Amino acid sequence: MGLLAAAELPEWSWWTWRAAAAACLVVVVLHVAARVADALWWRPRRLEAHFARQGVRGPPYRFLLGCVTEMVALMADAAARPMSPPDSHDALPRVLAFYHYWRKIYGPMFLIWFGPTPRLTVADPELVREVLLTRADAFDRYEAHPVVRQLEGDGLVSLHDDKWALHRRVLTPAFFPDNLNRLAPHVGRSVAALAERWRAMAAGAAGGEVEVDVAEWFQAVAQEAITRATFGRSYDSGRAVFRMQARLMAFASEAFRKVLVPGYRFLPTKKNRLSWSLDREIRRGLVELIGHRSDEAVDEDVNDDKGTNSNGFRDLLGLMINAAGAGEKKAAQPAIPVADMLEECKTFFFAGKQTTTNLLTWATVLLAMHPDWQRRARREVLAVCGGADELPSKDHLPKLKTLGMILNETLRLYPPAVATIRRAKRDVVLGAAAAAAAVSVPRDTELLIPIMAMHHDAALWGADATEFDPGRFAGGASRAAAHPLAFIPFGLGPRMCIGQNLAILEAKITLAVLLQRFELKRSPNYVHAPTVLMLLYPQYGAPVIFRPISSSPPPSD
Ligand code: HEM
Repeated sequence: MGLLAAAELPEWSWWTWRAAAAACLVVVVLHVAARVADALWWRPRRLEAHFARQGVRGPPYRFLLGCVTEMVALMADAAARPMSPPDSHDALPRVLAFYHYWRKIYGPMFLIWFGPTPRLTVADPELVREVLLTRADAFDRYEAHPVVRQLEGDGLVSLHDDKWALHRRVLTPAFFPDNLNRLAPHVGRSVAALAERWRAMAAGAAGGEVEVDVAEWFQAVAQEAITRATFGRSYDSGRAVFRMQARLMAFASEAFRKVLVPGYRFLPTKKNRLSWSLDREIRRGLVELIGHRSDEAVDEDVNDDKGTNSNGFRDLLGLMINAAGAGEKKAAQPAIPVADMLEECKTFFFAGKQTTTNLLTWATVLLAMHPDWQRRARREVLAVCGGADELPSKDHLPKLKTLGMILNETLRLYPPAVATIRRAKRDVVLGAAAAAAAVSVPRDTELLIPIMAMHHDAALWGADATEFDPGRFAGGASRAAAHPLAFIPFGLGPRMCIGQNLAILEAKITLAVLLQRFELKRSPNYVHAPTVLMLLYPQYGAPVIFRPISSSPPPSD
């Protein structure tokens, strides 16, 4: 039968073959064009209609660009305007300008378009609980842009599934409070050294006080702490590597500003070539360091199988090196390959340094803006830790309640991470428990959780939501607002910040050391202008005046 059919086939001329091939090509081209048109036009329109039927609307989708043009314009316009009034803490309209603007038109849950990708805003704490905590398995962390990944590293922040679970399990012991407490004396000494430099600068200056840009100077404090947390007793070699990493990050954040120039990061510009060579140096340095540590672990048994140093401190690198495949000893293939350890070091450097620097910066600026709270905090520090001759210790930290409240209020009004994003791995119905408010979210929709908007929401925090009042945290963070999850500066659920205990330890010690030694004053050069570039920054820096307390008695109430 098959042979007969073949014999009966007509003999095609060259022209017939050509016509058939052209027809096939046309079909393929039409198919691809239909797919592209569907992805760039029909699918967005279908999704718009899907959400509109559920009462969720938003700015209209525009071909290819979505609403990126309007968003960029709203953000640029906000960044060009001063705060009004100048010292107001009502920073949301400036920082998340597009969210503030569209929320007024469409309500707290609306749909925006990042190109053809739909992004739904979710700011209701009950729905946020579902996305980040109770149904976290249905959502994935969002894939950051490659330029951002270059900054963040391909570590814990961006890992998924089993690999993420392994890394999280291995690294978590480094952040147990008893382990972090071992860092307290190092942090205290590094801030005291900084304070000594400022005191010397003030002594040589007219008026006996000094103005410093704390946004710049605090980087050194945060870098020191994360270097110790990562490398432990290999601190000196680690410090050299992280210094190069700091330079690399300065170049990478410049590239981040040019993120809209496609392929910019591949161009062999002078700075890009320097970045590539720094990157190679960093990798070489880290590989060498890991090699030394692995050899030591085998030869001298200085680390036990829990990654503990001989001095009792569990550093991140030691934990990764010692995470030999399930229960095996040192010579076994490590469960975390060297290439992945390198990425983790990069991730921790970024996540641990910038976020904490921002917290320290905003807390110091707020203390300078609110002398009444500064005096209360100083009284507490002097009573608990003693004067400038004493360094605050781990035992003092839980007793610094007022300082804890001030840090919470800082994280509420100026959260370093202003938002987080998730992507639905499958079709999900959110809010099913309250059927009237349920929203069906199709697979691949991104969800934007505007942390800062939740923190500034008058419905959750009361009419004084944009006032600085640390007293609202007197009964604890979960009782400060109308909903226990209204305050989420470190996120929520399984992907909650692993480094939050370290950040709070650093912040409490740093502020305690400074309050023991200085009166903090608002500088006439400070322009209050919070803005976002990945994290929340003071747009024009954060100059603060430090007046040594011994040169004039501490201001009385
Ligand atoms: C004030 C300081 C900090 C703030 C406000 C902050 C904020 C956050 C937030 C909001 C998340 C969750 C993101 C999400 O769910 O999408 C997060 C995750 C993370 N943070 Fe922090 N962070 C701070 C300090 C630190 C420090 C000091 C470290 C490291 C030592 C660190 C390392 C990380 C890592 C590795 C993750 C990813 C965790 C995972 O996905 O398993 N952070 N942080």
